[in-house]
Amino acid sequence: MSRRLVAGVDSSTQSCKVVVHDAATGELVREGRAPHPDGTQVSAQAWWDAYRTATDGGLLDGVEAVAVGGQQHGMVTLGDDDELVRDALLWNDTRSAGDARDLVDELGGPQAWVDRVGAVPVASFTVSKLRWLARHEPDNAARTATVVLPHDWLTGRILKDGNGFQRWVTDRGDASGTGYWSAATGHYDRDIVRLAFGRDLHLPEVLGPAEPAGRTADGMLVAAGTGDNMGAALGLGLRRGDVVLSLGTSGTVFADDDAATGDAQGYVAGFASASGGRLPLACTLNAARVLTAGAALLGTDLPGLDELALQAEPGAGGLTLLPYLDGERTPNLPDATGTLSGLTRGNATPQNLARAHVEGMLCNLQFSVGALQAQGIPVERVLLIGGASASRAVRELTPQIFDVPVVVPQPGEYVGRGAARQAAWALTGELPDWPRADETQLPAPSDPRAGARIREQYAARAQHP
Ligand SMILES: Nc1ncnc2c1ncn2[C@@H]1O[C@H](COP(=O)(O)OP(=O)(O)O)[C@@H](O)[C@H]1O
Ligand SMILES: O=C(CO)[C@@H](O)[C@H](O)COP(=O)(O)O
Repeated sequence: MSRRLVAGVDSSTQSCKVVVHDAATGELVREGRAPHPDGTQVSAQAWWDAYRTATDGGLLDGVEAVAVGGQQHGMVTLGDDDELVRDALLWNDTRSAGDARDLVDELGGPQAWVDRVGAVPVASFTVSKLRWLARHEPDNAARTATVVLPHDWLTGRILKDGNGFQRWVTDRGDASGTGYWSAATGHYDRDIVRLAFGRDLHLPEVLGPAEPAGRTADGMLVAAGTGDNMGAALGLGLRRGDVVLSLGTSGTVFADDDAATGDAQGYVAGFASASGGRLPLACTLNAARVLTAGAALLGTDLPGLDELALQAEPGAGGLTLLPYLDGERTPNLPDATGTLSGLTRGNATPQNLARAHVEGMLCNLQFSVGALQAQGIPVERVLLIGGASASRAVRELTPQIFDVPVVVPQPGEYVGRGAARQAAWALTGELPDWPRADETQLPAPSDPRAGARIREQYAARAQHP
């Protein structure tokens, strides 16, 4: 019997990656990729162009079902005829920070938001972007009939191309990042939409985990899709006690846990997973690109940065980088910039500067793991994924700074794999039991006390609102 093929798309901040898997075994058959434009506002059309380039040359030949995992939270505004009203504002665009603060106050404070939608909005959330649009671009706001998320738009675009589009849809996972859908009730909170935007909007229908979005004219099933972090959770097949540390454009830490978290401090968002449960998650704006910036500062490349960082002592001779290069979301410091502190004539070396970039980026995320723990999420081991998980320095320093066993799943596109697994679920009606990826456990640090010293040095200088 010939095998059945499914595809998963990771339409994330920097690129579009498409993987084709065997629906029954999960074996990777082939893959394609294409870059996305830089910037924190982007025409959604660029995601379609990248998807077409990534799938060019017959990548989807014989594929029976596809699903899209996409960067969360972005606001895609559509007019009456579904035309794009303006460029999408992405999750890492901080112009709506003041709008988020206003909305928090107007609803009655952080706890009111946790009670209504499971999370306290920051600039990243779609709800804050809605308020920004209503306040700053009234003409575009007036033209906006429908608001969808990046993965919803690409899902609809695939169906439109194949003449199978019926309606805009999303899934629980991505809907939970809007700030106007509650994982607890399973419904949109229309009063919050009206509070943010001044009137109601047409919003995508929220599908269940295995519910298809439609079929293209040539018969390819299109599944609901999800947010990229929810896709990664499905692709990794997480167990209780597993916490993912994803180092892409964003840094995220999350767990697949049924517990309904409620963090009124706003560090952990109570998102939904793609499989019907919950996905408590904390996200930083600064991760892999802190290393790129450090390499540029030192006039080297990423392997060069690793080499230098690994020549320095833990603590970088007292040098600390607060890595808020793009502002920050966790902690919520949207207007912050990076700060290098503790610089002396004695520690001013390229090696210490390189190490401070890696330590600062990781310490910032280690704080988020603490926030997950404070919500009662067990942290027995950390699974390191995302582009910067390839960094030698990251691999050596993560076990030290996080002080828990750290494993690296074999290199792969886990968001795409999770989306493909969802596509197989929609196709066959059953979530396939694909084997977990082989894992490499990273060596424990040779000096077990060094991690605590690095964390203390960082914490003494970090600013938390
Ligand atoms: N060896 C490496 N060391 C450090 N960073 C790396 C390495 N390889 C890739 N990256 C970084 O990973 C990032 C892309 O990761 P990815 O998870 O695909 O991001 P996203 O999903 O946000 O688009 C880029 O910023 C790239 O510089
Ligand atoms: O905003 C979040 C999570 O809440 C980000 O994780 C985005 O979903 C973008 O992800 P990457 O492009 O960095 O994978």
